[in-house]
Amino acid sequence: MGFNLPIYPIVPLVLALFAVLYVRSLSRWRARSGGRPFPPGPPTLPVVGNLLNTPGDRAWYAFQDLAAQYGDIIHFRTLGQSMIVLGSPEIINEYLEKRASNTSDRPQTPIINLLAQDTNLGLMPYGQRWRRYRRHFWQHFTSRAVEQYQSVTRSAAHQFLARLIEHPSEFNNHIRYTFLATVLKVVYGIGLTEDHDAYASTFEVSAEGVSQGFVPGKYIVEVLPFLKDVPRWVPGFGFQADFERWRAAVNDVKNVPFAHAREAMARGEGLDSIVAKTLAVVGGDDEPEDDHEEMVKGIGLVSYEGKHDPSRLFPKSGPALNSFSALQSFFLAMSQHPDIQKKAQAELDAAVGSGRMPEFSDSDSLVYVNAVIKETLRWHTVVPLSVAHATTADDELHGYFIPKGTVILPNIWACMHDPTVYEDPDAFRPERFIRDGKLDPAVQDPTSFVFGFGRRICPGRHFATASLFINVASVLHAFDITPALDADGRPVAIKHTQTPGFISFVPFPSQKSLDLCR
Ligand code: HEM
Repeated sequence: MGFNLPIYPIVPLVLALFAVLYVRSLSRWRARSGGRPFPPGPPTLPVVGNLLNTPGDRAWYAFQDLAAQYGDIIHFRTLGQSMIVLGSPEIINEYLEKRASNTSDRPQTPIINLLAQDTNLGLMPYGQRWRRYRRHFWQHFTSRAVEQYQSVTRSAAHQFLARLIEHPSEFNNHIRYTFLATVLKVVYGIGLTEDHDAYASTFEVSAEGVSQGFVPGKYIVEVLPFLKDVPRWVPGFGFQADFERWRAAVNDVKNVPFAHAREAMARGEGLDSIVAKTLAVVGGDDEPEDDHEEMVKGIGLVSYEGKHDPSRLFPKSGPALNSFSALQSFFLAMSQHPDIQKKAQAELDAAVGSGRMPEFSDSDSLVYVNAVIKETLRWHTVVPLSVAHATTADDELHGYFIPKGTVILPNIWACMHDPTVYEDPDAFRPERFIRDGKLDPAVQDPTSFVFGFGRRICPGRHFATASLFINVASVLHAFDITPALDADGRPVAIKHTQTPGFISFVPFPSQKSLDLCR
């Protein structure tokens, strides 16, 4: 027997039900937000919100333009997820530094586990576990601790020079190699002269996973996590094979150098590596036993593979690559400014002389070289939107409602290119940091921005700046950097731009673009 109920009485009932649900959710939202609006931002569409008008590639430029219209807190809401972009030093300082207790979380996605990145402290949610990992990591990278690595960093810089002499046009590869080798030595005790190619290629695959896996919207499991266990033979789930490959590489990155360090320790070698020192101290009362080894591996992983921003599209990431990008932009700036190079070299000649290479202890007398490094970090902003933070609770900022879980992006690039702070910001001009022959403390220091903010500030910053100093000073002391000449004998012109992505590089053309002379 069939039911032939007329449909028309149901329609008003359904409509009434929707109306009740709508009014209820509205009043709940009002209670939650205290009636405060979201911060201003571009217009939204029903349901999808800002899905179609959120800036994508190189978003830091568009965010700076939008700030002129909406102010220094811009709000985007996409499919129910809020994101704010902070556009000035004042608001960044207020929210990420002073109110860090609520703004130190990281956005979470199921992809983190699919890529075996759950022991990466750069991705961890704010909380006890992150605190423990960060504490162990930080004790090896304080400004004091980093002094112990000076001889390794210096030797790696000298090897870098030797490679540059041998194959000057491959400077991009040499830069990558020098940072990777330094980190492998400091973290795992793996020798600078050992063959690092196997590590480099595993690292490349794991970094590929990070770069592909976190592209927003690329994988359905990001929004429907329960699909993560569907096998790869199910139509539409072939991508699981990629995740398996990336996971395997990440696990190799965690396990292979770790095993190498362990074997060396068993022979009584490499006892001053970070892995050896951390293994010796883990195991405090608050630390779950089974997590010790994983934590040490995680500390190794983050040292050379690094962190990323799950909410953004980005290329291969990692601390070694942050430093790589900074040194790459130094080479470009020098090739474009022979006058600046000459000035820095004159300072090196006076302070160091021709009989030896620069030492860390020369730093105080190398004011101009230090200004070149500050200008390099400002001019080419390596991580233009930092790594996204997130709020852990509903909040209020300047009268606006900021819901729990809001993604926060500080526009570091905009702060470093604000013409009211740095006159002619696109010009490379180290002099802006110097007054009366000294570094001028009144000028906003890029190192207070480019390493991020608050409780999540880059714990590798002292290590990174020390490596940059010794590499920049050594290269300037040994070489003249000039643009390469094309087939017609004209200098190859390279315009300074920033590649899209989480870490932004200098897009050097594939042909030989620089020359180094001694
Ligand atoms: C020029 C070089 C570098 C730059 C520009 C840089 C920049 C950054 C930035 C912007 C952040 C995000 C901070 C935030 O969330 O507010 C960060 C986080 C981090 N960096 Fe660096 N970094 C560099 C080198 C390094 C090095 C050499 C290491 C390791 C030895 C390192 C390890 C980390 C770690 C572990 C985090 C995550 C911290 C956390 O989430 O608690 N970085 N870095």
